[in-house]
Amino acid sequence: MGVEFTKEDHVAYITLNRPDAMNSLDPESVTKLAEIWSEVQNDDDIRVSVLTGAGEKSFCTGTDMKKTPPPAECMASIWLREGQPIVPHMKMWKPIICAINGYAVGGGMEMALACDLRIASSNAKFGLTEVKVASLAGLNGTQCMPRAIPQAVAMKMLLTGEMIDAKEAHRVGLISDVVEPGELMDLAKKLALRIASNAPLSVKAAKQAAVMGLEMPLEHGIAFSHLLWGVLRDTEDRKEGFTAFAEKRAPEWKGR
Ligand SMILES: CC(C)(COP(=O)(O)OP(=O)(O)OC[C@H]1O[C@@H](n2cnc3c(N)ncnc32)[C@H](O)[C@@H]1OP(=O)(O)O)[C@@H](O)C(=O)NCCC(=O)NCCSC(=O)/C(=C/c1ccccc1)CC(=O)O
Repeated sequence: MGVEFTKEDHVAYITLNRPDAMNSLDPESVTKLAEIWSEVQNDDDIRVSVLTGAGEKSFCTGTDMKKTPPPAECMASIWLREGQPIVPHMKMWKPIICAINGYAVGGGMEMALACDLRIASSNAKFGLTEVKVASLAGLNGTQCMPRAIPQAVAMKMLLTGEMIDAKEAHRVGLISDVVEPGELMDLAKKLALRIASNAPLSVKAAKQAAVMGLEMPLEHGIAFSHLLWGVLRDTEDRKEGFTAFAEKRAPEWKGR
């Protein structure tokens, strides 16, 4: 199967599973991913996701350039009907952790950029290589890379199409952690469980405030986050969080 999906302890695990093709995205995988992200978004039992690739060589190398047929429809009709593929489906306030287990290239790099946390194995490599195949990092790469890392490094990546290794990616802040390949999923799970143990509405609000706030002047961002705090103030979970603290017990979240 092109994409595997399991869930456990409020965590969704999504694995791109075409290691022989470097987990590149063939049309079936793109469709499957869209279905999975929709399920993640609508399933209240899921609080956080881990996106990774099968094997130890590649997270994802973007579009499967051998299996993707020429478009059947012009871009305008697709765009005006449903927007871009892949990344909009990842637009949700539940956090997504990307566990980058090898190459994160082209659309694979762009999916990683659409995630909230990026962790990688020491053999990972990162690149927006689309210019090498006469295309463009048109999902989000041209916009998100310069926002994620220093502009000079982002421009070098975008214009040369060259890759950087995990050490450099860590140095420039593209990823938060680098571990040995065998330790990657343990770290992803640990982080996911840590997030899932927090109050689900608070986690979503923190992401919303941070992501939307990035596009606002500071004062507006602070006002917006204060409003979000107000939205959370009267939730059952906030009462439960304070009570559990006072009673020295673990809280039981209801997500309301
Ligand atoms: C990543 C590599 C440098 C690895 O090289 P290596 O030598 O280690 O391994 P290979 O022998 O090259 O790969 C093994 C096997 O996998 C096949 N493979 C790898 N990547 C792809 C791919 N993207 N599509 C199809 N097949 C792939 C490879 O052919 C081998 O198969 P075999 O010969 O054994 O049958 C190297 O693999 C590499 O450079 N890969 C290509 C990376 C790349 O250029 N990615 C960009 C693709 S374009 C894209 O992602 C776009 C995204 C997008 C943008 C906007 C909107 C939608 C999508 C642009 C677009 O679609 O236009």
